[in-house]
Amino acid sequence: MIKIQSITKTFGERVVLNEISGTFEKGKPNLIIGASGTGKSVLLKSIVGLTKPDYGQVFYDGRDFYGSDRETKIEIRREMGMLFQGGALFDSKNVEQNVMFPLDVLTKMPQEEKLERVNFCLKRVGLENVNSKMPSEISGGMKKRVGIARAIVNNPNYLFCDEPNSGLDPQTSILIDELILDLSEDLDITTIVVTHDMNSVMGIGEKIMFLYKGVKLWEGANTDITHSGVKELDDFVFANKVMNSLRGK
Ligand SMILES: Nc1ncnc2c1ncn2[C@@H]1O[C@H](COP(=O)(O)OP(=O)(O)OP(=O)(O)O)[C@@H](O)[C@H]1O
Repeated sequence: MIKIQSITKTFGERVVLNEISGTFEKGKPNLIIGASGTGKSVLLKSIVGLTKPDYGQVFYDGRDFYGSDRETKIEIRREMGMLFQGGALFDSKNVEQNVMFPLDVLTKMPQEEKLERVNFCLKRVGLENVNSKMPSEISGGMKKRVGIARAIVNNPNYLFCDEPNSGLDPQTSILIDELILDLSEDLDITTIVVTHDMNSVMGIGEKIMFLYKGVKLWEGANTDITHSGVKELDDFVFANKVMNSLRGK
């Protein structure tokens, strides 16, 4: 479980995150949703330690990330897997080398064991016999799968996904969402997904935090999202035409 407390971040005069607190549970995807520019990515970066909040705390299974010494921070970092916007694969490395990269950097595992682990993860995300393909030779959905395989290769306790569906068609998006859901459950990891995709919200949003202009306005499950009573959340949810057509029913 990840717990955050009073996370606050300003850029100049602008308060981008205002006292955000909450918990992200183990064994499921926890969604952070909200309109563009509302602070989702800055919150994710604050949680993983890429952007230091002005104040506030992040607890990884009880370990205070910002309050801990260098060794503990490194230990927590080793337990993280990340899927960033756009997949961010190394263009000059093939699929196998991309997935193996965290093992090369973070472990002293023998080559044979690394290859076994890479193949296990590629199989787990539904990719086989593509080890020698270059990123330019595979589809957007496959790139995401490679990115996910790379994110789980080091057996993380925590998985972070920033807009995992960006640039994908709706059908492929659903498959990627289902993969993230399955992996979170099977591997029993705490997964945080930043998204503004209502399909993801309705598909895998068992636990959701809604941000609006840097403030947490609501949290709950997708089953309750259409009757939250929060106007800003309604505006976000029903901005989508399909969702809006359901509103009258
Ligand atoms: N390094 C930075 N310096 C100054 N302002 C920043 C910086 N990073 C983010 N911001 C501002 O913080 C606000 C929140 O940005 P953030 O990227 O978290 O939004 P978001 O909700 O993830 O949006 P999107 O869905 O478009 O990715 C934006 O107004 C952005 O311009």
